[in-house]
Amino acid sequence: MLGMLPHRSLYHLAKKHGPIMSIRLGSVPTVVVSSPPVAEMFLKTHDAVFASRPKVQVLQSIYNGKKGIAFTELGPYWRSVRKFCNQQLFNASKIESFAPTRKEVLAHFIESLKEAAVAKEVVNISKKVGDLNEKMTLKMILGPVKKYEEFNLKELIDELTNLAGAFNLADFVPFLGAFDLQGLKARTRTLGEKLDKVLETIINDHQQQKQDDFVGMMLTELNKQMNPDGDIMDRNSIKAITIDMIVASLDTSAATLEWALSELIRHPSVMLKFQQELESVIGKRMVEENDLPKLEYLDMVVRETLRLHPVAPLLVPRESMEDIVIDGCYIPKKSRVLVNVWAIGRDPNVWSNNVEEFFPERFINSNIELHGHDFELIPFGSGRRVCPGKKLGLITIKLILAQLVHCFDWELPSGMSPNELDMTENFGTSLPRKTNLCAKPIYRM
Ligand code: HEM
Repeated sequence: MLGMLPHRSLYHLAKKHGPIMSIRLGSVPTVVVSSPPVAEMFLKTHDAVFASRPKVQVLQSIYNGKKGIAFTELGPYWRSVRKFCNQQLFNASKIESFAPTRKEVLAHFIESLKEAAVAKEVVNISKKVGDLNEKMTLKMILGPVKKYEEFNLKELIDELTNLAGAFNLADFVPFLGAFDLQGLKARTRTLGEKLDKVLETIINDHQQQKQDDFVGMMLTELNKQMNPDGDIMDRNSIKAITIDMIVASLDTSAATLEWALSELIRHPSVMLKFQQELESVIGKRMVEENDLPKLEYLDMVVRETLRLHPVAPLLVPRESMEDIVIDGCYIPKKSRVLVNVWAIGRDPNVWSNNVEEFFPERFINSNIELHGHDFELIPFGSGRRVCPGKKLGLITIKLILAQLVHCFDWELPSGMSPNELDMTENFGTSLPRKTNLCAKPIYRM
């Protein structure tokens, strides 16, 4: 009913029915939120009521009773895991400690693009940037990634995101679960076994040789009690948190990067202005992470990209924990809540009439930031469940984007003009481009 691009269908419905809509998906009452003030009511004023997550059948059987962070219901276990992740994994010094790794991986990447430039090759940017982001992120989560190549971890994660992104009838009409009409159960079982095997290997390796990546940090807490409720950080928790981190980090940053570069290629004057900023702030050397705070136009380009192309267009679904009335609308306990940030980014009351235009200058003298406090722009969500990887994600995106634009001009293949570039979206667990972005790099340093 909602089609292949539900965020767009819901956006059109909200224009007709308003910023709080109540719909029924199967037997699940669902509320769709589509304006900044209403989002603030759900994610700030009544955040405690809406900060849980619904159960997703596929993930439940993959995790087999294990609990991670992203899809876990609100409660003492989630609170303890979230606190641990914020303090130990996402703190500024931990993120900073992986800067040399990011620099090294990026330098190799730029060298490979230089070779492509010499050979005048067209490069599949979507794929290349996805691989680069994967290398950077997995090194931080798992350590020596090469060692795990034989397990095809990326393929397994892709299968997981396909399964989790599929519209599973059993999530909306629970009694149909027993019939497995879509054949998801069998695929889920096989995938669960494969993932378990690779995670066992990773944990065993880390137990034999201490490492300071995410898995290593979690293992320092192995079998310790996390809270007075008796929750333990056991082997299964470590596996589930590791999977959540990988799923949450890979496609999100990669999709943001391909959209940003697509928009820059489609808007040569923005590209030029960005390159001029890089030349005047950095000059003829590589971009370093400590340059990023000085690059104001880059910051506007990233905010504008995430306004038009939020990679989680309906956030991650929330579930209400009690009956509540908001703005005259009765919302029963266990309703599903979808916040349409894609629609919010196109609200003409906030963004004026040129909402569809890629125009980073709209952020000059604007105090609308990405922190999750300005409800006009919440691609990382807000409140208790706000994305804990926001800082890491933004560093990765800005560093890669700045380097790609500083070192190269980009030409579309076969004489295609910028306005012919296909910008169709592909809705799943994230919102990447439907077709890969391909272009020819021309070295300019
Ligand atoms: C462009 C990059 C990213 C975007 C746009 C993004 C967006 C989001 C969004 C919208 C949510 C749900 C927020 C809500 O319900 O209010 C979320 C949750 C989450 N993100 Fe991100 N994310 C990004 C990168 C990352 C990275 C790099 C990591 C980790 C390495 C990460 C880890 C997580 C986790 C663990 C959660 C679940 C939090 C919870 O439920 O408590 N994300 N993210």
